[in-house]
Amino acid sequence: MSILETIELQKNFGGVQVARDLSFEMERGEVHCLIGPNGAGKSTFFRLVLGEHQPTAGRIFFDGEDITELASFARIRKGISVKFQVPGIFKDLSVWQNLEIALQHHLEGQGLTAEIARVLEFVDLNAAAGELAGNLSHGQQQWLEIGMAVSVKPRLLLLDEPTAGMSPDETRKTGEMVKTLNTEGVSVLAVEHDMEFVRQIADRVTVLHMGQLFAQGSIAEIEADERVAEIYLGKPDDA
Ligand SMILES: Nc1ncnc2c1ncn2[C@@H]1O[C@H](COP(=O)(O)OP(=O)(O)OP(=O)(O)O)[C@@H](O)[C@H]1O
Repeated sequence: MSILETIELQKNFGGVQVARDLSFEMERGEVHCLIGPNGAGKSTFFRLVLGEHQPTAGRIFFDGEDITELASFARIRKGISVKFQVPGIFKDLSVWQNLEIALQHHLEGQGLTAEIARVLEFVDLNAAAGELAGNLSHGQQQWLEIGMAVSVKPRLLLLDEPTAGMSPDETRKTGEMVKTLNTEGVSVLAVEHDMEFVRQIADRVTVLHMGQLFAQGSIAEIEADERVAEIYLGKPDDA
């Protein structure tokens, strides 16, 4: 059963086709990575799935349900959560308060406190609960936002370059978080440039190129694909 399926998705900005005939499917319980050169349409695809862009044509299904016409907030309520590349945290509030905001419409009282404690433990920010979020390291800020995104217990988590700017150690730790989430039943779709991270987490990989699905397969298949190497892999500018 697929958790996410798009059928012939198309998005035009003015006369420019940014997504074309994008038919994509990922299974429930999968960790799937989306790679491709700059401008391939990866962020646009995320925004289409989230309902931040309306497709020019095509359909989007979440866990078997057609969500193409649903507003963004309704998609989130159904179980899609996102962490964008630039952390959307409140830097003038504490780590605890940030999590409180993420959860305020879902829980209250002791339930809220217990859930914040659980998430803090998960993203290893227990010791920093009272710190202003703006004082955290770059990696910790990314983890806080991952914590905020998963605190609402999504069924599908979208991660847009989650390891951008992280050290190798922070990247590895982020990969472990993704794998733990996955064993807890969260399906994950991540846009990522760091192939080491893709190797660590991905069950399957999709390559986008010029708004189209260019290749799909296991990481081994993708890395062995000469067509993919030509447009993307091994080019230092895009890696
Ligand atoms: N709102 C918009 N209006 C016009 N063109 C847009 C808009 N958003 C994106 N584009 C264009 O769509 C194409 C795909 O952009 P997108 O950001 O989705 O690519 P990407 O694969 O995420 O790239 P990157 O890896 O650099 O983040 C680019 O040519 C971009 O200029």
